[in-house]
Amino acid sequence: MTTILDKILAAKIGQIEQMLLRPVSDQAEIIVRKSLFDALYQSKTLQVISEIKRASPSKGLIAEGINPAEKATRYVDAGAVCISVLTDTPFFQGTFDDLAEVARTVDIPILCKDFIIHPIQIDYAKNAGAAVVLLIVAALEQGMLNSLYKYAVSKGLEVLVEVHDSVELDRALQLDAKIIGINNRDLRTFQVDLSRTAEIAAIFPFEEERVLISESGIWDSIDAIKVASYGASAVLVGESLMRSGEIENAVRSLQVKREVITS
Ligand SMILES: O=C(O)c1ccccc1NCC(=O)[C@H](O)[C@H](O)COP(=O)(O)O
Repeated sequence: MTTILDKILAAKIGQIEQMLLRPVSDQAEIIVRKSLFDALYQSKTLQVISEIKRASPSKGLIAEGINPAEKATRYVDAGAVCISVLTDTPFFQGTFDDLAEVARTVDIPILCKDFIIHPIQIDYAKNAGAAVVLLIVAALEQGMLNSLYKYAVSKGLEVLVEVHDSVELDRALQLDAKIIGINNRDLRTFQVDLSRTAEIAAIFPFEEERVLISESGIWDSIDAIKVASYGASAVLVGESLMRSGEIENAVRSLQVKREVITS
């Protein structure tokens, strides 16, 4: 069965061919931003990574005609630790221009949330101002995952490595990934279940210097308290914040207390 992830990845091939025709400079001006890992490690509060998400394959159009810079400013005012920007156009209506606009406007780390399968995408992310890139374990075989991880680190970027089950967690740990995201959404079926975070947290090596982020399907403080109790240092939140009329309150309601888990 062809899944949505297969379709997104297939579409990337054409986009990458276009990117390779227009390589970007490595000399982009870099704004020094706080490390995402440092901001999360042993944080006593559940931190919020707020996403700019115009549309998605599971929900269609989420927010029409938004101004990414204005949204990002409101996220920062509410205390977001990082802004995630979806840069995929065909399925999410995002762009690298969205990312660049956000990066010019705020000085917290920006995560390029895309489906990265080639180093040129990392070059584009960095050139647009990203400080963090996403690598999805389910989208990459181990050799490519490893080489993209090393490439991103060599460019001075942090990497959020996304997993969905224990086998993928194992693969992320083989890279020695420090920032590991558990996607509560099954990218093959769209089903969202916060118990994904509970299951993987139960085998997560908290005693090592690593942080766990719970991604997708976070709507309110009840969800936040739940994943904080599993050991998450942060939540990555898209749709619920994009639909909220009260962004500042919505972000703040997720910044719940957490116990620092060390073993
Ligand atoms: O959101 C989707 O429908 C989706 C489908 C297939 C692949 C990825 C998808 N989303 C990307 C994300 O990981 C989310 O935007 C992010 O975790 C925030 O999720 P949410 O808070 O549920 O909007």
